[in-house]
Amino acid sequence: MFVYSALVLWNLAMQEISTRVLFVFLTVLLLVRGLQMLREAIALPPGPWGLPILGSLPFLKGDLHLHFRDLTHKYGSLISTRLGSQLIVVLSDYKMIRDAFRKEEFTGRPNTEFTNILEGYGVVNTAGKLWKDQRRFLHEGLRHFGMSYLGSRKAQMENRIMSEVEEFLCVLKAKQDKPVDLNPIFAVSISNVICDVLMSVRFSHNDARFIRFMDLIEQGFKLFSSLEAALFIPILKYLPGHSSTLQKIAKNREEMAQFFQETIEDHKRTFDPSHLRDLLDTYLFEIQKANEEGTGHNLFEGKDHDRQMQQIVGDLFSAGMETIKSSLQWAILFMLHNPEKMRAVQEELDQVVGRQRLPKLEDLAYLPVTESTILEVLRISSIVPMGTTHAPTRDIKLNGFQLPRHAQIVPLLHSVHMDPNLWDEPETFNPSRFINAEGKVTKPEYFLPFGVGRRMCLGEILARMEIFLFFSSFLHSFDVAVPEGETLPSLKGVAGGYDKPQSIPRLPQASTHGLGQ
Ligand code: HEM
Repeated sequence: MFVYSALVLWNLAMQEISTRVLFVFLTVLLLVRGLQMLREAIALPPGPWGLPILGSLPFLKGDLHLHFRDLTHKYGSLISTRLGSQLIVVLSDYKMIRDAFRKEEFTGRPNTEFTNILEGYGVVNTAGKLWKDQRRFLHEGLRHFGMSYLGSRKAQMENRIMSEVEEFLCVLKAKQDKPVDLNPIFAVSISNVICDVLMSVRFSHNDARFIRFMDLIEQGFKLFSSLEAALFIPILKYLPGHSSTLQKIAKNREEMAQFFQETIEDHKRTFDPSHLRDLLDTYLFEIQKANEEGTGHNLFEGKDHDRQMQQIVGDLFSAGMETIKSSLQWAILFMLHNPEKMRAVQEELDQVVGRQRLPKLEDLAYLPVTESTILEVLRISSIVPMGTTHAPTRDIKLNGFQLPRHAQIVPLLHSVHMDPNLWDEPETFNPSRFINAEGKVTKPEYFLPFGVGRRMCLGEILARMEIFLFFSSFLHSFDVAVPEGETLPSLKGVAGGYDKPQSIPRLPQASTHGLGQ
C-alpha cells in the first residue's frame, strides 16, 4: 500500500514536473521566436504588424496589388507586411526595383507549397545554377527559332505568327453577322504559335484535345488557388480537404504530363540531329551531345530529363499564352471604350500599309500611332501587376533595411505604371504619352510590363511581335463595337495570376473595315 501510494505520488510529481518543463520549454521557445521576430521587424522596412499568426490576412479586401498600393501610399515605396507566416516585402519605386533585380542576390524564388509541388523542375520557379543554365539555354534556343529582332529567323517567326493571324481572321469572317466571343478563338491562335516553337504542335479550332488541355489548365489553376490559404497559414495543411486537393492536383498534373510525354516520345522516335525542328529537339540534342562527350547532362543538374522537358514546355506555355491573350483582350476593350483611338490606328494602317495586304513587322517603324496604342495598353492594364515574386538568395540589405533570405519580394509594377509623379493622368488611356516632340515612339525607363533585371521576361520579343501582328491585322480587317442593346464591358480587371478583363469582348459582326470586306 505504501509502495503503491509512493508510486502514485512519484507519478504525480513527475507529471507536474514534465508539465512545468513543457510549459517552460514552450515559453522559452515563444520568447526566442518573439525576440527573433522583433529583431527582424525592427530591421525590416516599415509596414503594418497585423495580428499574431494571421498577420495582415484579416485586413485584406479586394485585389492584393491594390491593397499593397494602399500600404505603399501610407508607409512609403519599400514596405514589409506579414500574410500569415509569410514575410512580404513590396517595392513600388522603379529605380529601387531595377537596382535590386540587377543583383544576383535577388534572383531567388520563394519556397512555397506551390514550388514544393514542382520539385525544382522547369525555369520560372527554379533558382540557382539550374535556373541560370536553363535560362541561358532557352534564351539561345528561342532566338534560334525566331525570337529575335534580326536575321532570317525573325522572318520565320513572322511567317509562323501570320499563318495563325490569317486563320484567326478567317474564323472571325465565317461568323459573319453574329456576335463573337473572342476568348476561345484567341486561345487557340495564340497557343498554336508557342506550341509550334516548343514542340511543333498545332490545334484546330474546336479541337477536342485542345479543349481538354485548356480545361486541365483552368482546373489546375483553381486547385492551386484553393491551396493559397495553406500557403500563408501552414497549419491548414493538416485539414482533411488539403490532402484531397493535393491528390487532385497530382492527377491533373499527371494527365498534362502524359500529354507532353507523348510528344516527347514522338520527338525521340523521329529525332534527326541535323534538322532541329523545335525547342524539344534542342533539348534532345543537348542530351545526345552530353552522352557522346561523356560529360553527363550538366544542363539538367542531375534531374530527370523527361520531367524537366515536360515542365519547361508547361512553363513556357503558361507564361506565353494567357499573357498575350489577356493583352489582346485588353487592347480590344480599350478600343471599345475609345473608338476615336481605334479610328486613329485604322487610319494610320490605311495610309502606311494600304488596303491590299496585312501589316508586317517591318511596317512597325512607320506606325507610331499603332505602336504607342499597344504600349499604352500594356501600361494601363499591367497584366502582371505584381510581377513574379522573387526571394533573396541570402540575408541582404536594401536601402538600409535588412531583408531575410525567406522574404517574398514583390515588384509592384502596377504602382509604377500608375504613379502620377511619372505619368500625366495615369488613369487616362492616352497613347500619345509615348510619342515625343519629333513624332517618334519613346519608352521611358519606368515602363516595365516585362519586369526588369536578371529574371525579366524571357518571351518579350515574341510577345511584342505577336501583339503587334494580331492587333494591327485585326483592326485593319474589322471594326469593333458592342452588340446593339448591350452596355460597354467593364474596364475592371479580374484578380488572379494575370490581370484579365472582367468581361470578354464580343463583336457585333464581321465588319466593314479594310480587308474584312
Ligand atoms: C504580354 C506578354 C507578356 C508579359 C506582359 C510578360 C511579363 C512577364 C513578367 C513581368 C515576368 C516576371 C519577371 C520577373 O520575375 O522579374 C515574366 C517572366 C517570364 N516570362 Fe513573360 N510576359 C509575357 C509573355 C511571355 C511569353 C510569350 C513567354 C514565352 C516565350 C514568356 C516567358 C516568360 C518566362 C519563361 C519568364 C520567367 C523568367 C525567369 O524566371 O527567369 N513571357 N514575364
